[in-house]
Amino acid sequence: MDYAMLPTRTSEPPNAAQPVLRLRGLRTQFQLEDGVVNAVEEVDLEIGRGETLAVVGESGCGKSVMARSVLGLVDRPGKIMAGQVWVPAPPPREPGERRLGFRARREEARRAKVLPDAPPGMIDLATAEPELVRGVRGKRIAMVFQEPMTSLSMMHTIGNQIIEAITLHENLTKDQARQRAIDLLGRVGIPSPEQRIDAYPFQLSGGMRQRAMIAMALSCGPELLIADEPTTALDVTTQAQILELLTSLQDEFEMSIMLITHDLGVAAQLADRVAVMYLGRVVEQGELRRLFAEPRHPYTQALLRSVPKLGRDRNVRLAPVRGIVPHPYHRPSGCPFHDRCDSFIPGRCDTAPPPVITTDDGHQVRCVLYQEDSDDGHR
Ligand SMILES: Nc1ncnc2c1ncn2[C@@H]1O[C@H](COP(=O)(O)OP(=O)(O)OP(=O)(O)O)[C@@H](O)[C@H]1O
Repeated sequence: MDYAMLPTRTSEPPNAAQPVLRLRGLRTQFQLEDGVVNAVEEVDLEIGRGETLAVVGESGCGKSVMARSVLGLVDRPGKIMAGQVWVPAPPPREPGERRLGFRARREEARRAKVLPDAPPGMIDLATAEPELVRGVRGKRIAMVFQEPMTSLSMMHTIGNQIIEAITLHENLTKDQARQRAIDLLGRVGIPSPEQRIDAYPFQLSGGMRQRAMIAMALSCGPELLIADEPTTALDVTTQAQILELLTSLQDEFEMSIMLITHDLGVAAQLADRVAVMYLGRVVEQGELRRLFAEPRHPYTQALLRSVPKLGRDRNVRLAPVRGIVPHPYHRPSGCPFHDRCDSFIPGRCDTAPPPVITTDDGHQVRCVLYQEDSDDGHR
């Protein structure tokens, strides 16, 4: 295998401590005929270099819309209404690399100089020119989905699709791109990649298609891989293989991962940190072990009670989270979880949104139960 052919970062990170993604106050809405769906509300998140952040929560809590908002891929009529999506500014272009248009360059320069609240060396994708966003999407931040056919076309061989992804962002000849595609397919565990490169997606099993999609996502050596329920559609054995693959590729490519999952077991296997979402908001986030050992938000506690634990007495019944996620048009006032919460305080939890309480170790929880413990609650 020719290692020189594999994707490499185009630049050293300007600052190793700089996150690969920082969301601030992100709000994404769907304005529909019958009402407004606040799919993502005031989300603050950060992913460090090489870190895996799992975003968990029940169906409809806004995980996918949040992830898609990062890359400007929200389905219409969804729209980012507020907030910033900070990513490291692209490195200076290399000779021969596809150039940005005049408007995008002007915009880049304007942002680099003018935005007073911009973290140093970062740009806001939420307001960047579409051309700049396209330059980041696929190359620096890549996304894989639950259903590979979301990204793979039935009409083209997997090889041609990976080659196109490579040549869109990098100045390689078709032969070089093909060689890289073969290397990548081998890396993700596809046997006989020299032959399989010419297969159409429908000629591959579900697990192999998922591997091919991961190969395509890795084709330009992204800094951040967003994986939206990447194993949900797969059988348990293939699921385990894909998770193992993601872990080994993360080490090899030194990339960060945002893993969207409703499966706390999957989060436990892969994540360094976990963010728990409920009705569009992050209600708790912190380091994996801490969050699993000492969940603070009543929603996190309820989620964890609903999953089996190794060694737990077989006679102990698992308790599903009480009630159901409310209809998006009928969001409860105050804390959106109050009508399902065992610790509900009438007159308090149903009046104002709870503040974010941050502890010394950076653990955050949005719940009034912890308000007295801390003087540094905000919002
Ligand atoms: N295209 C759309 N049009 C209207 N509403 C949408 C659209 N896509 C998502 N939503 C709404 O946005 C909210 C968040 O959905 P989202 O798909 O992000 O949830 P999720 O946590 O990822 O759940 P799942 O795992 O089921 O995808 C939901 O209320 C959903 O109905």
